[in-house]
Amino acid sequence: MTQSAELSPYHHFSKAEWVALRADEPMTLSADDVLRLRALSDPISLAEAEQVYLPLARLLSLYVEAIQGLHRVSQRFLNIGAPKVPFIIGVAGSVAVGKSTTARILRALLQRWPSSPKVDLVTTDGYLHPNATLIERGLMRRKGFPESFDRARLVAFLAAVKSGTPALDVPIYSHLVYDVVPGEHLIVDQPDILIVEGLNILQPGAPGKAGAPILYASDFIDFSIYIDADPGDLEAWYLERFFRLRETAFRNPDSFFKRYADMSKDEAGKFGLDNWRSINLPNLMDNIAPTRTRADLILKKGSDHLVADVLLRMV
Ligand SMILES: Nc1ncnc2c1ncn2[C@@H]1O[C@H](COP(=O)(O)OP(=O)(O)O)[C@@H](O)[C@H]1O
Ligand SMILES: CC(C)(COP(=O)(O)O)[C@@H](O)C(=O)NCCC(=O)O
Repeated sequence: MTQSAELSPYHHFSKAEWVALRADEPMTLSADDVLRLRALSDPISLAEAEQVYLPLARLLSLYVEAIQGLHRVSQRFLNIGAPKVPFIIGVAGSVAVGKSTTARILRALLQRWPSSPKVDLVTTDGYLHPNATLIERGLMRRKGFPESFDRARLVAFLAAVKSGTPALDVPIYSHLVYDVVPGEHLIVDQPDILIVEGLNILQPGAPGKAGAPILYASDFIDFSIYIDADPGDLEAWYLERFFRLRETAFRNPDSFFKRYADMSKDEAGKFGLDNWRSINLPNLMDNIAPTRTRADLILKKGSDHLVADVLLRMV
């Protein structure tokens, strides 16, 4: 374990040092579970899940215990019985970095703790403005940028979960139709743990009316994870996934990207690269990467998609 740089709040762990921190955290996933949970084009294996996510699950169990202890102490001090306060974990990072795999693997591991906690998972893409609004505001080529989300609604949801509100509706986004699905939602009902995954969760909320405070989604997050990778690797992973989707999801007649399945590979590839370079890369550089140092934990991936370094915030 080394201090990563002078004055850095992070401790740096090599992969080998991080793996050793698993201690006696049991492996409750099988190779089949990992295959089922991983996202398209993510080559995560059972060994990687064990090496990276078991030490993380152990760390999280200690955090959950400590935070619950803190709530008990506050309740005793105030002499009140308050509703159950969920522990919220945030997973941030670029498009195509593998946030969804991390979130799903973590969810499966935490659900299998001996206390069988109720673990819900929400992706922030449901809080994108619908395409009709994005078109009206000239934002269709800014999907994923801060202004493309209804940030006030996302923060209001997190505040409501934290205050123990039952049966909250969460909007759903479909990658297939490339839009929020009208009338469909997921219900989040007082989970013990909530995992929130999205590229925007460490960004500030939208400024409200003049003089109103700007709320951060991260104000409601107990532990945040930023998945990091070099932009060159991310471009390669995005394109690799784009070509896989061209062979699969884009062939669906309902796919927003169906036109890419109908063109030649070279022609479609030009559009894929343009989507990366004119939307997702500028968003990464301007709005996502600058939030990395707000995370409690940074998982840095190498070009083989495997986590090579771990940085844990100590202060
Ligand atoms: N056009 C698409 N059609 C179908 N699925 C998609 C499309 N784009 C992304 N996905 C899937 O959506 C999920 C989220 O992708 P993304 O936002 O890039 O985050 P990440 O790669 O970090 O999980 C992934 O499982 C990805 O495979
Ligand atoms: C839906 C997304 C903005 C990701 O949002 P998130 O789930 O991280 O909140 C992204 O996957 C996306 O569709 N970006 C638009 C550019 C593109 O088509 O690649």
